[in-house]
Amino acid sequence: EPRAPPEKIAIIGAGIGGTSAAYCLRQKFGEHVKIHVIEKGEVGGRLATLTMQGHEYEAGGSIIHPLNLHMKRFVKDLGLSAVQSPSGLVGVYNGETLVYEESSWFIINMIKLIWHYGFQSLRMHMWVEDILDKFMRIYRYQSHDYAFSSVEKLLHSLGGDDFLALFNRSLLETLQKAGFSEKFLDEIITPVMRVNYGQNMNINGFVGAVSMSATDPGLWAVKGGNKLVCSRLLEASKSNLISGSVISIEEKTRTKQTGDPTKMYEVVYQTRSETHSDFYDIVLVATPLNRKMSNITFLNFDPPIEEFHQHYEPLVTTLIKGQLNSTVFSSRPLDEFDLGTVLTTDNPDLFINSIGFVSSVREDNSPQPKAEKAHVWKIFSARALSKEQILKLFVSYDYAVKQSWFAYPHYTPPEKCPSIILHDRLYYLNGIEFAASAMEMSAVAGYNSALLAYHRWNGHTHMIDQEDLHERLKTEL
Ligand SMILES: Cc1cc2nc3c(=O)[nH]c(=O)nc-3n(C[C@H](O)[C@H](O)[C@H](O)COP(=O)(O)OP(=O)(O)OC[C@H]3O[C@@H](n4cnc5c(N)ncnc54)[C@H](O)[C@@H]3O)c2cc1C
Ligand SMILES: CC(C)=CCC/C(C)=C/CC/C(C)=C/CSC[C@H](N)C(=O)O
Repeated sequence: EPRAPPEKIAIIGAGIGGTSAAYCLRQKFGEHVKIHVIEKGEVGGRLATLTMQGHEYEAGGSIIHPLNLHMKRFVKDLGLSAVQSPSGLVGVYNGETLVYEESSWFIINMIKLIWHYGFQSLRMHMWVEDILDKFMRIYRYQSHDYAFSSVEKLLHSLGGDDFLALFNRSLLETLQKAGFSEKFLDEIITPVMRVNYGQNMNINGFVGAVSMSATDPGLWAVKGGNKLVCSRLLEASKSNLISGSVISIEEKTRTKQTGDPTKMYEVVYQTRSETHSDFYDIVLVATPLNRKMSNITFLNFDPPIEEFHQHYEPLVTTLIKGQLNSTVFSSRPLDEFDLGTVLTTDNPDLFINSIGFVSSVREDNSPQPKAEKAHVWKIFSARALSKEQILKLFVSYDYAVKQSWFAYPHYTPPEKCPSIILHDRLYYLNGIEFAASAMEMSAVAGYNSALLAYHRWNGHTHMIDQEDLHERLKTEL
């Protein structure tokens, strides 16, 4: 006799992780289960826009890799469309001068790269491609409904011990061992880690490779804003969105209509004026668990559920409409400055991680910025910029808006990813961010937790933590 589906499931957090889990849970458990998604802020979470003069710009998760297949499928299935992300010329500034500058001519670029760094750029590309190829095995596993009970087991199934080694060592150690030069690491790799993760080469090698893949061609975004994926997933999963902040979760025994005593989770949440509670068969926590970001207390669990103290990096996104003071970066005349993005090296005197020209969420790949004109620029910095700092970067500016984040984990390998199974039917998605934080990673985690919850509910142990899936699925269509 197949087990009856659960009556009610709660998902805490309506970011891409929580909403993709809702979508998958609906597909697996069918139409009768009630799915409540409890969100304390806006649907989308770290996928959010800032508005300037009536135009919206991505302020959080912005770019999507062409091989991020969950995001790609969501856009297709949910009736959304994609726009190409701006791909302007990139320069690297070390606090004194531009140590590297891209050219708009492919062949000149190649010659420049080889001149400065030999064939390291090509080797780096091959290294990232190999990791990405293995990462893509997850789509095959998930399309066959396989699930993993820990992030380490998931990584191991993708790339074996090599992937775990990558996750447990710093990017610096991995790339030094592979023979990359200090100059290449300082001038090319570190600036990419700074723009993407606000950190240096001490992050783990896996997130380093994910970050490098964000320099591939063909990056895209969702027309109208990436957060639309989350609201559409919620609609498509027929979930009930509750605006409230969850404060505690406790397991209690309840008597269901059948008369049977059943263990359920009581989820207590606060709306603007009141405290509510409701009982659920299964709970998925789809937000980083720490006091600053979610502040959820697990009451009376025996043994107690571990406290998560992992630190997330503070980061500020500032959008400025103005005329860039290109002389900060280059002595060339204003009308000859044609960079669309300036990355920075790891110099403590620099007050920005990066500055890049951006288009609104409705525009497709806008033309190259012209230094003598006002454009919208996005700046990432560890702290909010002062007026003096803004005036150093811009000849003049009309508007400035900002958003502060606890953006991504502070990566300190070797580290242990938080558990996915916190308790019998209580799951945690965001541990995957300690391998790498990106929209697609949260979508992978959302699917994995939903499949795990489904198989554990039904006792399908043969669908969990299977070894050698890559070999075994080779013969499956
Ligand atoms: C500035 C920035 C730039 C980025 N750029 C990219 C990029 O270009 N490409 C990319 O792939 N990724 C990027 N990322 C990373 C990506 O945005 C995240 O990895 C992803 O959005 C995380 O999704 P999530 O659903 O796991 O978490 P979140 O989006 O954080 O969702 C968690 C949700 O839970 C809610 N919540 C928290 N506590 C509670 C509570 N107690 N009760 C109820 N609700 C609660 C929060 O309000 C939030 O909405 C970027 C992130 C930032 C900050
Ligand atoms: C998960 C895999 C395999 C690939 C994802 C690659 C990707 C798109 C990573 C993005 C990483 C990230 C956190 C970027 C933040 S900054 C993005 C951008 N430079 C901006 O200006 O907003």
